[in-house]
Amino acid sequence: MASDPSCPFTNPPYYEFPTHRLHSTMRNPAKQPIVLVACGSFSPVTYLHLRMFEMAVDYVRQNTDFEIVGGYLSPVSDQYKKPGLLSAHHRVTMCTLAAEQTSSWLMVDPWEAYQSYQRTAVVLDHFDYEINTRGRGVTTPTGERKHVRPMLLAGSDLIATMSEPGVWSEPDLEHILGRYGVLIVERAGADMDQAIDNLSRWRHNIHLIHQLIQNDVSSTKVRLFLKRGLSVRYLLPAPVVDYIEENALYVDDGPTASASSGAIAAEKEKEREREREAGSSGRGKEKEKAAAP
Ligand SMILES: Nc1ncnc2c1ncn2[C@@H]1O[C@H](COP(=O)(O)OP(=O)(O)OP(=O)(O)O)[C@@H](O)[C@H]1O
Ligand SMILES: NC(=O)c1ccc[n+]([C@@H]2O[C@H](COP(=O)(O)O)[C@@H](O)[C@H]2O)c1
Repeated sequence: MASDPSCPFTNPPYYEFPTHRLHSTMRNPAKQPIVLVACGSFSPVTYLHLRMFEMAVDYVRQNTDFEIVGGYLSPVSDQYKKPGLLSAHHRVTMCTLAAEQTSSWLMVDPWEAYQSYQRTAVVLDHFDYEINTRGRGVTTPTGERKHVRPMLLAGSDLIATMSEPGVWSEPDLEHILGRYGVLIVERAGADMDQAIDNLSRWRHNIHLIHQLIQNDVSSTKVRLFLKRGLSVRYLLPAPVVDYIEENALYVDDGPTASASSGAIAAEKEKEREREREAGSSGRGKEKEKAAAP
């Protein structure tokens, strides 16, 4: 892992925060600048993942005083270990093909993908740091600097897990929903109102986006199609389909599991890693003590 003493986060080796499509100047200085961050497996990325951003653009324009200055897909670490999760390298490549070749504004941040599992609260802090602390926010047409708010963009199934015991800690929910906020896209099978029932304390920071055209494409279904040798063309961007075919991906996929099981397993794995590290540094100290005169 790269270690920059001024950076409070651990960065993967050779990591650079992508800013090539991030607006540095706002169009309307009266608005509040935000950046959309979609965290997920993206195994593989589908048109629905990309549609979420476009739905958010329409929602923001019609219902809020926000101005979107950037949009990021943030694929989760391999340590998330959700069944069907292809290696970070393939997932980041597919997201990059989708973002660069089908959109004019989306970017892929490989920060969490290429390291140990990072909780979503930490991911949003990382965006806050890169854009506002290192990047010093955005400027208005009159040269004033403004702080950009990273906001989570997620489907209602992910938000529903926020009411499942043990998946999200209370301080993390306070951090994500109280400090940053979330835009929730309706997802078939996950009732939005029910999903946010237990989150009413942060209602002012929760924005619900209804799907006017129902579309329930999911990565799970795409993987299932691929495993059965069925076509997935027009469910995913063409360059992603080509990449999957060229690399014979998802021909042998494992069973499915929920988002919650992945997060809990990843946290446990990290805990074990910390214990191992603490154990070995403790043993190191004992050795040092023993070697001391
Ligand atoms: N059809 C959809 N409608 C609304 N939101 C979606 C849809 N598909 C994915 N999302 C959202 O996109 C984000 C990332 O999704 P993720 O990569 O987990 O895709 P997925 O299709 O749910 O994956 P899997 O099928 O592997 O569980 C999550 O917030 C998820 O809720
Ligand atoms: N406690 C947490 O921070 C927490 C819990 C559950 C899921 N998540 C995130 O939500 C996303 C879930 O993705 P999937 O829907 O693909 O499982 C991942 O990015 C994961 O890191 C975070």
